[in-house]
Amino acid sequence: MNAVATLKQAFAEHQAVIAALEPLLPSIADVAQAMRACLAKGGKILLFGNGGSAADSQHIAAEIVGRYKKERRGLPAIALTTDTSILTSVGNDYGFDFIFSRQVEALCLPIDLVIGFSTSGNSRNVVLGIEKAREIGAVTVAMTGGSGGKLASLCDHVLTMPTSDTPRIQEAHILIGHSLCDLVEAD
Ligand SMILES: O=C(CO)[C@@H](O)[C@H](O)[C@H](O)[C@H](O)COP(=O)(O)O
Ligand SMILES: [Zn+2]
Repeated sequence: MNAVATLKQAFAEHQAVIAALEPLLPSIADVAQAMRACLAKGGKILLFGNGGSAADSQHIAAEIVGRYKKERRGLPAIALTTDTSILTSVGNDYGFDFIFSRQVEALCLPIDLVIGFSTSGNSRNVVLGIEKAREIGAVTVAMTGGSGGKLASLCDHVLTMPTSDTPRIQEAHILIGHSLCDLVEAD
């Protein structure tokens, strides 16, 4: 194994994906505006995904509830990936497919905004969570990659990363997540 060559390739792939995000900037700005509008009318942000995307959901919820860069009041956001009692009871009693949709049913209001992260766009539990949010009438956002999968056909706002490589999609997702936090707390 040539470690430096492997690293060079990953870094080059990352840079190419980030450079190719330029056409998405207006759509990212639209999502930020939708988040600001949701929070301004007393709504909350719900986020979920599997694996690295669960971590992304938690990371962005923490920036919103705590702070990104600026001193301001705490804003409401919940990652639906963290409560092991809910995740294990719903997973055990109803099935893993329902771990997010059940929480959306319990917590989501029509004034809320729901972000589903799935690099494939096809994780069943994420798709069902977004379908439930649509049923309730919340604003829905897909953070996805590749072809966008089923998620892309369901959401009001769709941010599809220009690659099918899962880690590179996740790296682009977190850049966008941070950028959304920046715009959410801007004056
Ligand atoms: O972080 C990674 C891979 O980089 C993994 O944990 C990855 O998130 C998991 O395999 C997920 O289950 C993939 O699901 P999805 O992104 O296709 O919805
Ligand atoms: Zn990962």
